[in-house]
Amino acid sequence: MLELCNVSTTYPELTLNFNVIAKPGEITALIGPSGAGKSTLLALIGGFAHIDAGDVLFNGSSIKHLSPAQRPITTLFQEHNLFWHLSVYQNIAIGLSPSLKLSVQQRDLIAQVAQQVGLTPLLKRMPNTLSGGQQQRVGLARSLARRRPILLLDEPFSALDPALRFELLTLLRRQTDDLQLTCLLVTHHPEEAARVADALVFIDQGQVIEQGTKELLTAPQSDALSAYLGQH
Ligand SMILES: Nc1ncnc2c1ncn2[C@@H]1O[C@H](COP(=O)(O)OP(=O)(O)OP(=O)(O)O)[C@@H](O)[C@H]1O
Repeated sequence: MLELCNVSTTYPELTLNFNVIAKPGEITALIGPSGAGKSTLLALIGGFAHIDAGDVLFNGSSIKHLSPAQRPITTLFQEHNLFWHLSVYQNIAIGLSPSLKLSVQQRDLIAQVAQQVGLTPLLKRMPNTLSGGQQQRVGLARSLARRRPILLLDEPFSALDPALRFELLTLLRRQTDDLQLTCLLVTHHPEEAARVADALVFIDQGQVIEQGTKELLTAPQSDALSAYLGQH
């Protein structure tokens, strides 16, 4: 279980403070208006933003003094996930071994993950010959192959058309179940949360306003969430 206990940081325009729990085997969707602090929340967990106070616990142990690479975490962004001079296979492999020297087990793992995300026929291709959806598949494959228990996703599929978006989210859903991943998914699409998430965190102005099951989407408790969802 991942716990943010009173994690706070202060920027000139906003003070952010978070208490959040995310469970293994669950996708926790983070929603909220632009500038609310969703990406910063992921950065605080991943070690890319400074924590002024509070703690981040994974299975009861603090991870806040670990470097990003030491944390049990992998992050997938909307862009900048791929190395353009490396093949699809190498782009997945680099998540396991920066030198691209792989053990037999690692090669087997890459073949398995490539199969699961539908990349087997494309492993020799270069990223600039792939569609946007295929490129995001490669980013997802690399994240999954790292076998880190926490997966942070910052709107990774937002630029894709709806059918492809939901195909990749369904893939994510299956992997979350199979590998018991703890997933945090930032999304601007409440319908994505409704389809694939288990839990929901609504953030506004640097604070968690509501946290619970995705049923909050149909029964918001606060005026702020109702207004965000356009239900006023
Ligand atoms: N490194 C930084 N230095 C100063 N201010 C920052 C920094 N990072 C984020 N902020 C500020 O913190 C606030 C929250 O930003 P953040 O990107 O986390 O919001 P968000 O909810 O992810 O927004 P969006 O949905 O538009 O991506 C914004 O006011 C932003 O300007």
